[in-house]
Amino acid sequence: MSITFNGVTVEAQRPDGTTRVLLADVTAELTEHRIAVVGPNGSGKSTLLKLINGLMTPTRGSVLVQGIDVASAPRRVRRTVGFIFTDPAAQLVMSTPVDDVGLSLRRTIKNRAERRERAAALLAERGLTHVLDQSIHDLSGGERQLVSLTSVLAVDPEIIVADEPTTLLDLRNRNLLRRTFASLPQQMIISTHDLELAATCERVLVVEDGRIVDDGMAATVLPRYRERMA
Ligand SMILES: Nc1ncnc2c1ncn2[C@@H]1O[C@H](COP(=O)(O)OP(=O)(O)OP(=O)(O)O)[C@@H](O)[C@H]1O
Repeated sequence: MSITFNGVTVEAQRPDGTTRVLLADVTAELTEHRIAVVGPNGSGKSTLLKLINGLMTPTRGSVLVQGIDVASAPRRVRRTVGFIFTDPAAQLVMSTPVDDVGLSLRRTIKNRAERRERAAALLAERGLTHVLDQSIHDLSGGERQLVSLTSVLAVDPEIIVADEPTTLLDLRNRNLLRRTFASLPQQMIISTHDLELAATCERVLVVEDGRIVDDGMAATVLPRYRERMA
């Protein structure tokens, strides 16, 4: 598994025509199984993550996923990289869990009944049998995030990018999601303010003002980050 940032700069135009730098010349090779990205609000964490599956593109430099330039093959990369948003409502498009997971399976299973059966089995693996046909709106935040994860996993991604996935969850659901993430075989890049989640990762990147200002093992970087933010 490898994600490479080669001198990546992302700029955005302000309404007054001036340029704002969201990421400045970021170079990094991400090969670890679990990588957390931490940093203050507005530091550039989401921007960094969105570059990995082409939701944003670099103004300069390049991002490679398994050696493939995201800008030149965005559809292929999106099949490799699953993206989990902070608010699952942003990605749940169908009205029930079984239909939402079924939608993800549409490419691989053409038969409707078979698709439903497979979607139900995947939801059961996540302990969601009791909500198969419940309205998405009536699910708890934790259940919604797990349905969202099930839909992403249904297309069998090699890498999962999660943008503050536990921010909206209570402590019990945070713990549940942490345990679920820990059990997944995919490489994961997780931006988070949840330092307990960051502590479960092998490597932590600290982003500030669009730059990586610290990078290393969680046990080394997180105490320094807590001090920085104090
Ligand atoms: N498309 C855009 N155009 C202009 N500015 C943007 C755009 N996207 C993000 N920004 C700005 O870039 C900065 C970095 O945003 P980003 O979402 O990457 O931060 P973040 O570290 O994820 O923050 P948070 O922890 O609050 O989610 C923010 O100030 C944001 O307002």
